[in-house]
Amino acid sequence: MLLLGSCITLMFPFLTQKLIDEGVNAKNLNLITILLLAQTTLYLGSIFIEIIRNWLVLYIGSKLSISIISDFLKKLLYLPFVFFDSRMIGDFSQRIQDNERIEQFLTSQSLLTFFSMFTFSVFFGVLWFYDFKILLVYLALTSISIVWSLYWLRKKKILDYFKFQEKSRNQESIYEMINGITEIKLNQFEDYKRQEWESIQQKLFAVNTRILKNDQIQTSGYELINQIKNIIVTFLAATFVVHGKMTLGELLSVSYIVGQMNAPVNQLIVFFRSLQDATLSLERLNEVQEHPVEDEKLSENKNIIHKENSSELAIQLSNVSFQYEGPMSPYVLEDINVSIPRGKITAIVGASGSGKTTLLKLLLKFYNPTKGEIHFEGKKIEEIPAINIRENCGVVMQDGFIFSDSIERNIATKDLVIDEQKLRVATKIANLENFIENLPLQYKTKIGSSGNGLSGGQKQRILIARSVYKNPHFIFFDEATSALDSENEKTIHDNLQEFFKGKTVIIIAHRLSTVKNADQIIVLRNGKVTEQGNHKELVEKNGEYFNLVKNQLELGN
Ligand SMILES: Nc1ncnc2c1ncn2[C@@H]1O[C@H](COP(=O)(O)OP(=O)(O)OP(=O)(O)O)[C@@H](O)[C@H]1O
Repeated sequence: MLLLGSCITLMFPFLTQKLIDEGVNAKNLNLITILLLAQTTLYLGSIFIEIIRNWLVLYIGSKLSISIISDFLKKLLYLPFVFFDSRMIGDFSQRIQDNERIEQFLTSQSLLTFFSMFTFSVFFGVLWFYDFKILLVYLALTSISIVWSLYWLRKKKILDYFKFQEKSRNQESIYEMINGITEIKLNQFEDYKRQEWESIQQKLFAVNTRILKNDQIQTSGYELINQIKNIIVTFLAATFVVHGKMTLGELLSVSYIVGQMNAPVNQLIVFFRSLQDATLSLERLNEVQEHPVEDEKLSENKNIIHKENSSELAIQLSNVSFQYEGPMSPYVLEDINVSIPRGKITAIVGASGSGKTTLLKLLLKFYNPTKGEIHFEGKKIEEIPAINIRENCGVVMQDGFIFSDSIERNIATKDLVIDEQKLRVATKIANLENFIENLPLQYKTKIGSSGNGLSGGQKQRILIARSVYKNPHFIFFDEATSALDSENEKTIHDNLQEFFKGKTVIIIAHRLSTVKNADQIIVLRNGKVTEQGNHKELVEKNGEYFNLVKNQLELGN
């Protein structure tokens, strides 16, 4: 197809030459008609080939682009939490858009350049056939124009980096405005946030101005050299005609060829620009691609729970300390020694910021302890792949996420075929039955992203139903019922007691009703365990727990 296309293009200059030299000069109207008809046919042929070529580019391009972005997402979704902690949403979406530059380069640009280079070499041969001197002049000036363009392209590199930063900030700013709309409106933050966005736009404009200046110098210089080249080539060819070394038809043909050869050279410059953009984007993407995925060296072990010979202890933390941001940051947890008994309920209490959620995150392998060891079912946590821990845990986090999907999909998540029986049990335990029955499409009702359109309590109940549906051995609840009214909380609490039987449960809660029946209560203060025991023992101790209960947990309830 490619060859055919180029052969057709190749025939045009010969036809033009014949038309002038043997048709017009020899006053042969028949030949002129035949030649023009031939030209029309060739023209139609080349249109057809162009259509096929575009389809081909689209097809290969789409295939490649899906594969690149899918690979990127696959990698991204397997990266550890630490990677996400330090990055803004805007940065991620900008990186994904970056992906498009690579895709564009690999598909349209490289394919188009390949086609263009083929056309170029064909015309190169044809021009050689006509006149070697003209070819040499053409090549010399073309090389100068390419070197000129490359010089300015290199200067654009650093500007591209600045542009990426500002574009990320721009995305982040928009994302924050939409996500934080409630707080913005409630606290009259509108003008400040808009002005902040405008100031980002000003910086973006400044970078764009510098890029435009750079581009204009490059293109103007390139065009100038190009025009000089055209003039010199025409002058040379005209001189040859005057001296009788070339016919008028050949002159027209040479002009046509030179015109046709300019397009591939332009394409080559676009190719270099696109190559540079793609390389820069690739460097940014490599930060994602080269980051080690979670537990790269561990082989999966689905059965971390050995029911037959399992010991009494499900989880053991020995001298565990943790810092979020390296050696200079404060210890969020310090020297924690805690045993979590199998099949029992452990409650963690403590003031806000005392490290309760962090402790749970360490157990879920979001982070590795800075010091000390955690044993899961007698095995060091470092030796168990995070995925195997998490698939054995039903977790409700404080900031649990509701997906923009149906209620049943939000509860059953990864199960492709939803188990109706399990779904009903989960919604019953989470006291969601009445709510779902009153919805127009019941389980199939769509809920908005992040649970828009749901009350805080409804969101929490869906999150609870999600972990009940999963029915794992470990249950970790972080303030899972904090938004529920007392009636709902009591019903769910009672339902859960049955569900908790035989499971190892860790509950973080502020409400006494949730905590007091736990088999073991751990009191945290400033990242340290200050007390440990059951409700009765700790109240009798009259210490930290007693005070917490008195001040926060509604003693005597
Ligand atoms: N990603 C993070 N990076 C740095 N510091 C963090 C991070 N997450 C939490 N912290 C800090 O760790 C400390 C403990 O936080 P954590 O969320 O574990 O407390 P908590 O006891 O669960 O509090 P609450 O009851 O308010 O949820 C806090 O001082 C908090 O600022």
